[in-house]
Amino acid sequence: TIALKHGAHRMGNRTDADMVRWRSLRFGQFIHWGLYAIPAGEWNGKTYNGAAEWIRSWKEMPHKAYDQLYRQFNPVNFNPQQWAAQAKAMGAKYMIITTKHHDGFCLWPSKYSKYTIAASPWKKDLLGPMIDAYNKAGIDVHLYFSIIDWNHPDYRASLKNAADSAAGKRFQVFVKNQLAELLQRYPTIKGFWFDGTWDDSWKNDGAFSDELEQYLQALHPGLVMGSRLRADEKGARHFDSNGRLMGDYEQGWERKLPATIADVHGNDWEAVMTVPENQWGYHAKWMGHVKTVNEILEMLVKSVSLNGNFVLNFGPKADGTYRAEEQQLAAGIGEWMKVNGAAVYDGTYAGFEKQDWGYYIRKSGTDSVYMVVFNMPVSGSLRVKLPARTELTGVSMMQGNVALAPEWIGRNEYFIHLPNKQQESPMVILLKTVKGENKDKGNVEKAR
Ligand SMILES: C[C@@H]1N[C@@H](C(=O)NCc2ccccc2)[C@H](O)[C@@H]1O
Repeated sequence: TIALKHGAHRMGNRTDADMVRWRSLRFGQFIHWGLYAIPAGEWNGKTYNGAAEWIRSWKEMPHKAYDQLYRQFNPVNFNPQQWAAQAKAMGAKYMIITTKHHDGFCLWPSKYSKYTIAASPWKKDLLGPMIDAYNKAGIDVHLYFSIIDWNHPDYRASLKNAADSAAGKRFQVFVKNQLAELLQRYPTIKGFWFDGTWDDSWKNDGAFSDELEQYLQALHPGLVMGSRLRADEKGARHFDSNGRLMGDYEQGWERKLPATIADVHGNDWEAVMTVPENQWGYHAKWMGHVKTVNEILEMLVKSVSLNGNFVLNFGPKADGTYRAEEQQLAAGIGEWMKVNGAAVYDGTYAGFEKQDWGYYIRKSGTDSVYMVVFNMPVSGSLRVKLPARTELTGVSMMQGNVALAPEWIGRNEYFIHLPNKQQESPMVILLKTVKGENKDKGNVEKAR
C-alpha cells in the first residue's frame, strides 16, 4: 500500500449510533430548490435541454441576467409543513436540502455572503422553517452544500498562479466559515451532502478536504458525510490511492444503481435519483421518460437489497409549490410504503442467491427475510434457494398475513406457489428462517 496522510482513516463501515440510524432509514427525499427554478429551463423563448439547475452555464443565458434573478425570488406559496407532510406520507425518513447549489445562492441569510435569501424579496431564512417542519414530522435533515460557487469572486476551478492560490486560500476560509455557520444555525441536522468537488482546485488539495472533514466532525460529532467531499494527497477521489473508501458512505451513485452486491465492496452507500432522466431543479418542460411509482419502488427495493440507501429528488417551483407529477409520485409511493414499509426500513442484504422474480431484504440483525416480487413468473411459483445452514420455518404474504405452504423441491430449494398471479404492485412475502444444518429434507413440513 501507498503511505498516505490524507487517505481513508477507517477500515470498514462506521458502527456508531448516528451511522446505524442513517443506515436504518434507507429512504430519503432530495430537494433541489433555488434561483434556477425561476427560468425553469427556459430563457428568451428558448428551452435549455440540460439539467435546469445548470442553466447559468448555458451560452444563451447571460451570467449577469442569471445573477440578477435573486431580485425576483419570492416563494409566496412556500409551506414547509406541507412539504414535510408530503415527505412523511411518502415514507421518506430523511431529507437532503440544497443550502447552496453551484450558482452560489444561499437559501439562508449567511453572514459570509451578500448573495443570499436576505437580499431577495422573501428576505427570510428558508432552511430553518424547513428543518423545523421536517424534524417535527420525524424526518432527519441533511444539508447539500456545493463547493463549486460560480458567484464567489475567489472561486477558482484550477490554481494557475500565485494570485489564484491566494484566492483559493480565501475561498477555503469562506467554505469553512459557511459550513460552521450552518452547523451553528441548524444544530439538529445529521449530515452534509457535498457536491461540486471535481475541479482541480479541490481535487489537488486532499489535505484541506481531510482537515475540513475532521473539523466538521469535531464541531458536530456523529455527522454523516459521504465520499464526494474527499480527495487524498494524490488527487484520488471517493476511494483513496489504496482503494479504500473515504468518508462515511460511497456517494458516487448519482442517477445509477449498483448491479450486484459485488459492486458495493461491503461499503455503506447511497443512490440519488431524478424523476426524469436528468433534472434536479424545477424544469418547466420535462422531456423524455418520467419514472413511475413501480419503477421508483424497484430502485428503492433494489438499493436496500444491496445494503444501500435510496434518495428520490424533488424540484419545487419558484413559488414554493410542487408540480403535479411529483405530488402524484409521492402519494403513490406512500401508499405502497404504508403497507410494505417494514420490508424497507432497517433492511439489509439477505445473503440469499438472487432470483429473477425480485429481491430479498433481511431485517437488520434478524432471521426475517422479505421477498419483494416485481416479476411474477407465468407459473405463479417463486423459487427460493436457502443459503447454507438455513432452515425455513414459516412463509406468509405481507398483505393480509396469509400463511403459505412452500413445496420442498430437494436440498435447500423450495417453490412458493402463489394463490393469485395477478399483481398491480410489488408483492411482499415474509420468510421466517433459523440457523440449522440445512438437512436434505423438507424441514418446513416438520415445522407445520
Ligand atoms: C446531485 C446532482 N449533482 C449535480 C451535478 O452536476 N451532477 C453531475 C455530475 C455528476 C458526477 C460528477 C460530476 C458532475 C447536479 O446539479 C445535482 O445537484
